[in-house]
Amino acid sequence: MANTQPETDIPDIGFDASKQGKLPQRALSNAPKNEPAVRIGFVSAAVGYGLFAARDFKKDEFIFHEAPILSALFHEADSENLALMRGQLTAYRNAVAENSDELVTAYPVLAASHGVTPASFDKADGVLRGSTIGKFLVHGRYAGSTITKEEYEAFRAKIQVADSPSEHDCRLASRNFLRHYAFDARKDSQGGLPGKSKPIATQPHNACIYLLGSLVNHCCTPKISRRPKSTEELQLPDGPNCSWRIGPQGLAKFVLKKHICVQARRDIKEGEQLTWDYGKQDLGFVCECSTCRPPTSPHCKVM
Ligand SMILES: C[S@@+](CC[C@H](N)C(=O)[O-])C[C@H]1O[C@@H](n2cnc3c(N)ncnc32)[C@H](O)[C@@H]1O
Repeated sequence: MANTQPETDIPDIGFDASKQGKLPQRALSNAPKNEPAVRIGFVSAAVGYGLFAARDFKKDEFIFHEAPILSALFHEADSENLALMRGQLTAYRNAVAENSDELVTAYPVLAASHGVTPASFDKADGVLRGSTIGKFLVHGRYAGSTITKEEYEAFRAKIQVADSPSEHDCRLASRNFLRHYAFDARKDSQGGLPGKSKPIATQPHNACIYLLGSLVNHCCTPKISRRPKSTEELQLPDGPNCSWRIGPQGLAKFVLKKHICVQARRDIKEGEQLTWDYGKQDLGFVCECSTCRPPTSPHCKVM
């Protein structure tokens, strides 16, 4: 990747995450238990996949800790920087070369924009129920998928596969993917907490994609009026149930650099969808989160 900063501090694509977890014993002293943590499920044809709790979590409990599957330089405001876009496409292609089944199955819309037809249900189901989707987890185990054949086929039927996309189309697709799925891996990067959205980047920064972490959907933080005008305003919806941070800043000493650590903001029940607040006013999609439903909800930030 000619245009990216030296990446000596992140794992090579295809590295063995289980070996990354072999930290000095003292560093692991506060690590979460290596128990089932998440499942992939289907939310709706509009929202796509989501990540769901595979067991109950207590408020503040660590849910999972995952290494990035790819990292590339990204700049929100610089949408036509050819060098950046080439690096982003190279990073994506490198990740696909090592993790094709997992990436194509977890991100079929992205694969389709690169001209790859989504897998049949049988193939996708084998990947989604297997353990390799969880191969970048350092703590917390992947516990399989709840996606049914009907859900998958309905989703797959809506996906438009690009017909012989040009290099330019592929670069745009990779940039778009980073824009909507990547996390800013700068120092002190964190999100999903009210009032803790990311500062605007003035320079390109490392954007990381996580095989599972990037599947977490957005939920708006309910707006709290100082003086509730109605009883409806007093009955706030639950809002996002998770927060994330990129290591090694904050949270815990065992979180490695550029690894994402996900924590429960409140008690979470098994089967509940994991969500956080993307922290953007302009989400780039019509929000279907539980805070925004019904559509006339006074709590929705994008109304
Ligand atoms: C980080 S991805 C989350 C995983 C995604 N659902 C998938 O299947 O690939 C972000 C994308 O998911 C969808 N999404 C996430 N939260 C949503 C929400 N609250 N309402 C509607 N769509 C949402 C949007 O298409 C968004 O661009």
